[in-house]
Amino acid sequence: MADDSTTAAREATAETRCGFVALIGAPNAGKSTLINALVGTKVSIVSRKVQTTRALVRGIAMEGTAQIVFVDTPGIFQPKRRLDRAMVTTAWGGAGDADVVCLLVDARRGLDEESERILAKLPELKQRKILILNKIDLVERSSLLKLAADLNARLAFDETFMIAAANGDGVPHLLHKLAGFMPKGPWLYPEDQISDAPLRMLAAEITREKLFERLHDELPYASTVETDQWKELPDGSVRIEQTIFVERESQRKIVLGKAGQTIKAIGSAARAEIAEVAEAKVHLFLFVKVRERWGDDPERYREMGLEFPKGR
Ligand SMILES: Nc1nc2c(ncn2[C@@H]2O[C@H](COP(=O)(O)OP(=O)(O)OP(=O)(O)O)[C@@H](O)[C@H]2O)c(=O)[nH]1
Repeated sequence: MADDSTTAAREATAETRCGFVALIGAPNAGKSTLINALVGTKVSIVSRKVQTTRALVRGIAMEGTAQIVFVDTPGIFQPKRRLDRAMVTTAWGGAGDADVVCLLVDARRGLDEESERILAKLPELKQRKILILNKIDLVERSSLLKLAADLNARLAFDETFMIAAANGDGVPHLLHKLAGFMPKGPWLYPEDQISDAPLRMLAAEITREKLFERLHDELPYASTVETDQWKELPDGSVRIEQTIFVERESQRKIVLGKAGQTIKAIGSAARAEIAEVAEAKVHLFLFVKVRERWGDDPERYREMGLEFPKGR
């Protein structure tokens, strides 16, 4: 049996793998449940906000020497504004950049409209494509096999998995196979930061949501929030610093409000919700900064991991 030191030595010499998995599926297919099952505890709470979140990383799983980063592909909504267009470009771009693309289908629902739309687009992507039939606890084996055959007739998937994300059936096998598909390379996230990365993004998104709930008529859509600091304190609470970026001084005044009342209200609403998802007491510090016309600055999009929508 290996003792700790030989285990550590083996890990240090073992080749690490790291890659991205784009998980695509109609609403309610079970993406959140699956990410929960694959990733485990803390990171998975990100999934609760899936409909509003713009954070692209949904969870990070570790399996052996592999780090698997699950990226979100936001719904293919009709994009009007530049930031929305960037999101959609990035949604498919994100899938395009991923090492593996997984289509998750609710086995009981079968092929619904949303899955149809996704299926029609999938051939454009060059990567390994995996079909995951979920909720197999709800269907007869015969109809499951028929669905798998029908879908594979529409598109030749590289692999088909049948799972029940809710009870974990088939999930370890899926995780193991996904790990094997990851390219060799260093981990993108240090192991001790894994749980924070999506939370930081989620916390920023929550504050952004509160900002727009209050000021949607007065603020340009391009205003953003970034989490600058996420620090767990010895008493178990978390100190979070965020910056709200607006484009003009006049907007900064609106966000602050009279005697700072607006920002205070936004902060307390955001703090309550962040505390809920972080499952910890939260100290939230908000700053408002003017960053002129950042909405048209390609560099900002890159920093957010978004693609600048050219010429549209
Ligand atoms: N019976 C059964 N139910 C499941 C399974 N996986 C997920 N569900 C349920 O399906 C519903 C939708 O699951 P979610 O994980 O929220 O689906 P989602 O795809 O993330 O949905 P959005 O967040 O809307 O995109 C929930 O009520 C889950 O409990 C499964 O394996 N079996």
